Amino acid sequence: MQKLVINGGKKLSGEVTIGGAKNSTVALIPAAILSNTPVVLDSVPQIRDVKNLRSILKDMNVTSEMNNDVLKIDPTNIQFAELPSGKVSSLRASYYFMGAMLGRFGKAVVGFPGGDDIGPRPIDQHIKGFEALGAHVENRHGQIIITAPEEGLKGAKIFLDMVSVGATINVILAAVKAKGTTIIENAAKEPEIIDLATFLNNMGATIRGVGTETIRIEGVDTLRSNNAHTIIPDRIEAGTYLSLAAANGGDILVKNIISEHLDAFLAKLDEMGVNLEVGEDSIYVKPSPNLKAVNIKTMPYPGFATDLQQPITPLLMKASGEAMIVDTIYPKRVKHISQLTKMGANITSENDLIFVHGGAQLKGANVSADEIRAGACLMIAGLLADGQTVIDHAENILRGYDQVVWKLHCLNADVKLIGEDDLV
Ligand SMILES: CC(=O)N[C@H]1[C@@H](OP(=O)(O)OP(=O)(O)OC[C@H]2O[C@@H](n3ccc(=O)[nH]c3=O)[C@H](O)[C@@H]2O)O[C@H](CO)[C@@H](O)[C@@H]1O
Ligand SMILES: C=C(OP(=O)(O)O)C(=O)O
Repeated sequence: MQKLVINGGKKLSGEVTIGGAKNSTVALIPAAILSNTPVVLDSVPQIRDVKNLRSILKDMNVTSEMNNDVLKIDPTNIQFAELPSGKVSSLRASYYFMGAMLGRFGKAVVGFPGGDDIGPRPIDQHIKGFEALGAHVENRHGQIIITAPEEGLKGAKIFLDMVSVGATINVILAAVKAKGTTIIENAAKEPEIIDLATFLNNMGATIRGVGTETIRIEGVDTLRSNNAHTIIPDRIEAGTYLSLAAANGGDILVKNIISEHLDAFLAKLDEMGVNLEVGEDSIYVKPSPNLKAVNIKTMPYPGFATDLQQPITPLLMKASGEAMIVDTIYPKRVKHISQLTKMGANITSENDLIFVHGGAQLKGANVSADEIRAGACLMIAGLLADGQTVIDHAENILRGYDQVVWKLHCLNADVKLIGEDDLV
């Protein structure tokens, strides 16, 4: 277990640069096995999810090498391997090996994915998609065994019952080399899906309509990578630092941002009265003394991201009045509430509604980061609180926050990680 020790209450200032998007990266790494040539990814975040995915690649005889933020993946000597639970359960995105292995080998044996404990996370739509393409899917004691027919996968029309990032990506990965045309209706529109499609299209795939609710894929025989792919900036990491900056009240510049990806989030900051200067690829947060409470409802992109409802909570605690949060994607995503209460926050949850009351002065406490964004929320709260906060299970934060201790030091924060491991 890792602990993040924070001596809070300091005014922060300076610059922080956002890394590549975790949710793109964790799809791009499995997607790399579809290539017949080595793949180079640029702007790769140094996070535990990347480390774990690289370890899974190794089990398939796929080599990878990381130098700073450049990751080279060589799948030319790939061998089929079963991926039982264990490593696979260390993260959610291991489920992308289902679609990618199906595309590469016509079969996949993958344990049930792990990831954040944020309520039920079924994968029925992924399975429905694979079956529509002709695959046979069996759940044998938690191992998902997926087999394409002898003649290979065949394009099909798939209507997703709900908007799902994971199912949309998994169907793309399986369909990109299937015979004929696949149409995904009610597809998710997240920027990370566009990033993945850009990567695949540059390797010879034909994927159209990504970013709309209808995606059309014409299957191709081979994919070959010719140039490095630069991963888009992480909009959730950006939102986390913007929330910290606004709540702390210091002068902070957040660099490497695509502000359009944060439209719903920035609209809420604006409504709250946060003083922002939005530049071409950066946002400067100025002191904002009179913050107002706002209500938040999380929705699929381009709505307010569920992954930002916890990171914005400490900022809501700085506003006057009561804010209400409804997380329509993960209504049970409330692991931060009991921990914030230990720090003196006035926050409650009832019937899947979260009520945040402004005005309480936070005090340092011993808390636990039971999932990534709960951890990010507690990290911000710890930086705002008087005294020392110790966050247990900080490994959940490191799962998706690139070089977080170093970045916080750049802002002059007093933080220390106990039990550091090598993420590269
Ligand atoms: C690695 C990654 O990119 N993770 C993101 C991805 O997770 P993930 O891809 O797992 O989330 P989905 O978009 O699939 O989930 C959206 C909703 O659909 C439900 N659902 C989904 C699939 C399915 O087969 N059946 C089903 O019922 C889920 O329980 C959830 O309520 O999108 C989430 C929603 O924006 C984000 O919080 C995660 O950070
Ligand atoms: C829920 C998240 O991640 P994952 O889907 O990888 O568990 C997240 O990034 O907030």
